[in-house]
Amino acid sequence: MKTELIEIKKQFGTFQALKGINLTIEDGEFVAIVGPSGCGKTTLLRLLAGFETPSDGQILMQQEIVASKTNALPPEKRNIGLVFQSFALWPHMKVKEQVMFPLKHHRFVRPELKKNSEARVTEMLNIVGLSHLADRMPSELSGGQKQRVAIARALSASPSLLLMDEPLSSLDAKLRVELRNEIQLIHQKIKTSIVYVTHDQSEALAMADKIVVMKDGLIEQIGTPEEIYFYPQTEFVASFISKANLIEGSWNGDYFSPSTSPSTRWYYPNVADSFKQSGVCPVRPEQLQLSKDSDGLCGEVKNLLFQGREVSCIVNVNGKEIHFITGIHNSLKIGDHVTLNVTNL
Ligand SMILES: Nc1ncnc2c1ncn2[C@@H]1O[C@H](COP(=O)(O)OP(=O)(O)OP(=O)(O)O)[C@@H](O)[C@H]1O
Repeated sequence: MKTELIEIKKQFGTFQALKGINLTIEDGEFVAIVGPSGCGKTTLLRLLAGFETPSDGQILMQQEIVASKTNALPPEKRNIGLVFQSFALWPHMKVKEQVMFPLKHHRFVRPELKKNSEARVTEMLNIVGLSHLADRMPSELSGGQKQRVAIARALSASPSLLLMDEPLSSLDAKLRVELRNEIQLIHQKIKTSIVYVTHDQSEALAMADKIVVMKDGLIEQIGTPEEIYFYPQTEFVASFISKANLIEGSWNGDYFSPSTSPSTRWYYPNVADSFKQSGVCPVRPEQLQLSKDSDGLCGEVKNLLFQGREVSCIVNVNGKEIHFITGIHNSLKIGDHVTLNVTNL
């Protein structure tokens, strides 16, 4: 189902949580919404679900207006599935009953799904790998298993749009990666449109077809994971998504010279105009390399964080912290004086 948000605004008293959001979620698309705490991600999801009414603007689903400031369809009249951070399973229902519930009670269930509801429950439990736990109660499940049930339940009635709000954030790191893969596989199989809110940029980069970066109630940038990562349009996106170092200096065409080392010239093509205008180069930690040249960013190693395959280093360059990644074979020590340059781009 195609969903469109047109100039959506949301006011809570005097506070404007959303300031004019324009976004299209194409049929079958996986859209991740990322941004710092309080930027309006959950509010946007709640508007899509029908738990909130916009103060202005329109939401269209299949070209029909489902929400405007004067009228909004309630959640049960929208063909959507929901998965939240907390598992929100009904404590008195077995796993298979949780997954059956939408098939019995949702108004959009296709007749063939309703007719073969037992088979549909089995299919969904298979997809999330829980067939062997169909008769368990929620209290007898681990966190990861509960969230799988919540996903199976949200998808059993085959909604046209699945809304997920930080669905993996209460799970440990290993389970998060495991379920992330599963959600991707389910999406490939089922092809429902998904809007997925997350704090975790790596989750968004790994899973989404399209990433929406929000800040202060507005969209900063919309793009594919590659576009957002390699071609950030603003300083905010560069530092939020790829933890880029925002190095000050001057541009000459596609060449950049850091202000702490004007004789250095880095070839840095395809950077957004906004960086050229503000005299900033967004350099990601993995683009910087230790260099034997006298030119470059010169500074003192302040901290070293061993991360298994690599070491994450912080260098003080003229009072500013610069982050870079180096191999574990580089026997750097805190206090070493180093020179850094941008590597091949
Ligand atoms: N019902 C409400 N009444 C008043 N203010 C609200 C209400 N709901 C949200 N807000 C405010 O709107 C802003 C956006 O909130 P929202 O929950 O959408 O942010 P978020 O990006 O999802 O944040 P987080 O990542 O911390 O969950 C916040 O400043 C929040 O305090």
